[in-house]
Amino acid sequence: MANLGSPDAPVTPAVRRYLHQFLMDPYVIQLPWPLRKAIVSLFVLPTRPKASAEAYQSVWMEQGSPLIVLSEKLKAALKAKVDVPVEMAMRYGKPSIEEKILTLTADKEITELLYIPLYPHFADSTVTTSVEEAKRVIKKHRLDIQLRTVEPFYDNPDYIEALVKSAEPYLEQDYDHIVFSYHGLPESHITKLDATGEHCLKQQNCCQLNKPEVHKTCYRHQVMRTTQCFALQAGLAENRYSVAFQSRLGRAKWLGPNTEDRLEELAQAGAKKVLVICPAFVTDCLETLEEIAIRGEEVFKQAGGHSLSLIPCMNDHPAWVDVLADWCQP
Ligand SMILES: C=CC1=C(C)c2cc3[nH]c(cc4nc(cc5[nH]c(cc1n2)c(C)c5CCC(=O)O)C(CCC(=O)O)=C4C)c(C)c3C=C
Ligand SMILES: [Fe+2]
Repeated sequence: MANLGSPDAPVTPAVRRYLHQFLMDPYVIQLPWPLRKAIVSLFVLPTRPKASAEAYQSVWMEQGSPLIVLSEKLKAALKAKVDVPVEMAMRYGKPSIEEKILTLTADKEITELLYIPLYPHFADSTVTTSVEEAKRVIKKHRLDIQLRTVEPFYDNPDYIEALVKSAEPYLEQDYDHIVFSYHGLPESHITKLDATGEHCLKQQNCCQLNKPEVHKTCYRHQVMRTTQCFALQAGLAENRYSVAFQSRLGRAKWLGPNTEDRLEELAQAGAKKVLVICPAFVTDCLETLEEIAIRGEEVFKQAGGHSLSLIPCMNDHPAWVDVLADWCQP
């Protein structure tokens, strides 16, 4: 399994190293190298590492970054269920994809690698970069193994069922509204993958149209489908949920509406208790525990709301571990 990764420690130098590796990835900031380097060096690295380090400090666990600790717990739970070797790697920071592929393939009997990028929805900045890194490692070390990659699973019925099951204790509570808050993406990351050049984000309802060839790489379509499948499975009434996008960076045009704006609007419209679920992440991380549960709650309360509850990610929920174990079947 491959997840995103975190800094080694919640301190400015470690966060700077992490952000440098992350943001210099051409799949993440999709600009030519000189421009990317200039933006990262001049606009991001001078200030963001300190602010991000403080944010990490507010959620850091005794054993480390929540994303790493919870990913390791997921690995341990899956290991206990299947009789094949299991490893958890990180695209940025440690343990690297290279380290973990080499650990697994040190056993010469291994001929096939099942690779699970831990992202339900397709994006070049998450799925493609993880898969390309695995391919690079296999080529570099001339490994004689077959790579079998699990495709984005945004509407896989077993995944949806596990997601709903993991959210059930929260759905049973009293609430006014649920916000499905997905990690944002610059709109250009989506439109550049639309080979027709005339579909994605060119009309209001593009994500609802039957266009499987473009929707295979359309993050927005896929998050809308996850929401729709979840709502259907959980029996949510249409006026009780909405979709928003969090974690913007820089000046590009990002997908909207913005989660904080949506929370403000809901409070101003009289919502007192909101739930927020973040299905773009399978493990809790900085973006859920700090951006939503801490800062999002502040925004909601300042606008007149009473409480915001973050629905935890699936993490090592048994229903999710069962789904992964099923995918591990040859
Ligand atoms: C151009 C910048 C970014 C894109 C595009 C992007 C896409 C993207 N990211 C995730 C998942 C995660 N991102 C996380 C943190 C994070 N993301 C960005 C920037 C982009 N992400 C930054 C700069 C950071 C670092 C923290 C910060 O300074 O704000 C995390 C959390 C990592 C952790 O350690 O907990 C996750 C997870 C997805 C799914 C995605 C595209 C859909
Ligand atoms: Fe991100």
